[in-house]
Amino acid sequence: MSDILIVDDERDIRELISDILEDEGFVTRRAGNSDECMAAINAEAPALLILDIWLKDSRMDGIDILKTVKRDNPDVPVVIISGHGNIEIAVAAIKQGAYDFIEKPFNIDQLMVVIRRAMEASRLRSENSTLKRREVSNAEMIGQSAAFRALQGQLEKVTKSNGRVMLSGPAGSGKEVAARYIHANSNRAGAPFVSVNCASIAPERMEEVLFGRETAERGVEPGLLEEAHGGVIFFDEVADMPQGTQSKILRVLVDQQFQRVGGADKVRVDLRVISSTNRNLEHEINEGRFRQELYHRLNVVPIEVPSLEERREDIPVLAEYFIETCHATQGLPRRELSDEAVALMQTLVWPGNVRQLKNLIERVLILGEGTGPIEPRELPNDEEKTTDDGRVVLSGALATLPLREAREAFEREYLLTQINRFGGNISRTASFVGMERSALHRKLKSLGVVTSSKAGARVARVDEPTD
Ligand SMILES: Nc1ncnc2c1ncn2[C@@H]1O[C@H](COP(=O)(O)OP(=O)(O)OP(=O)(O)O)[C@@H](O)[C@H]1O
Repeated sequence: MSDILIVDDERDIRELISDILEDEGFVTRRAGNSDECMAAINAEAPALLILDIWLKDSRMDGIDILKTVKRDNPDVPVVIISGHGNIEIAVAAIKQGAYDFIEKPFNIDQLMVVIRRAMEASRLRSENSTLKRREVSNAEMIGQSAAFRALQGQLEKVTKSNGRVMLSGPAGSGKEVAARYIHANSNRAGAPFVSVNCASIAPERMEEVLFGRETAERGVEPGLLEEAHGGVIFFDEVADMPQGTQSKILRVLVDQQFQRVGGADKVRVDLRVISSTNRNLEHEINEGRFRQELYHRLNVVPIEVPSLEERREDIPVLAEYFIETCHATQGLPRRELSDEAVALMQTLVWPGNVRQLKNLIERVLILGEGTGPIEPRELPNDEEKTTDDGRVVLSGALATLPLREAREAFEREYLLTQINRFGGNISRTASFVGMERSALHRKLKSLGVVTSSKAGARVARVDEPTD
């Protein structure tokens, strides 16, 4: 497994990427639809998968393929190609374990940077995989912000009861961690915690997986409900449970018993049920996709898990915690965080929440520069500059300056960009930025911005102080 599989329904793009990569010395394979892609992976897992999210004339789209790959070949890194500005796709892809994504249209340099990193991470990952296998999901829940403490308070209240809990919150915010925390602090702590990812189990296999089966050849094969006996069953992404299974689970909750697929006997289990969702279940009910009765049964105690942006204060402690765990489980360097790096992380947008922060720290430690403190240049400060509601995100450099200096630094960069955008034409720049020409000149002078001719074009630059 040393080649790169490129999956795109547009032949030109497939060939372009493949040509670039082959020029760089990589071996590639190509697939134009999901069937070709799955056949190629089943023949031999590639070292890296480059996957277009929209695949015409395919039975599975990119996200479905990603889920399957992450289930069956979790060590294969997947780089997603998405349409321009599609933040939802990025969220879904990160959530499903994609290594990174590139937006169309992309340039060769961007593509190569992402691919080199992914290949390097993949190599280190497989070297570390023996160590990683020993990593157990734990119930350690880190944080100290007010939002976090409020969550912890709510979780504490339900630990000693048997009440069904519904954890809602965005992808990667820590719903499973919260469920494990409840379990670890409850009187079922010694019994199993069984997690069912309702989104990644194929609908046609869901019942067998949950209820088990009985066949003449193989006898009784218990399902996850039986495995969780005495402990907790955690329905992760419960909104993705197929409708047929929803009805059967409802029956189990009402009757407290079920039958294995192909079996005649009734099986009784003692379970606490915790569920999670990142979708609005009431909306799913109104759309006819989720059964109301099941919702009422599962949603006895609703608890909301805040997004990472609602608890930005926790970013430093979480980042430090992930540095520690990466060190302990993978032997990665135990680096400190510079104040500027912390400030930058606190200003970034985190659509993938704590999971995204964890992945970022891991990536920085794998690819990082030496053993000194982590600096802002190692962090993705060019990505995601605006939030969903259109607010502009500050760069770390600005966030660490006093207001006066930050304003000057901003004005200088802003005006430089505008002047160069208008080919050095001050009148057009002035009219765009909404200033008088003479006022703009004065402003530029005070900021030390000068314009000059370079290779026949007018460009703006910051004048070097001459002292
Ligand atoms: N408070 C926390 N302290 C430490 N680690 C955390 C915390 N919250 C989340 N994590 C880590 O972030 C990652 C994502 O968390 P988790 O799987 O619990 O999120 P989730 O909300 O269940 O995500 P999804 O909706 O995608 O299933 C995990 O690796 C988890 O260990």
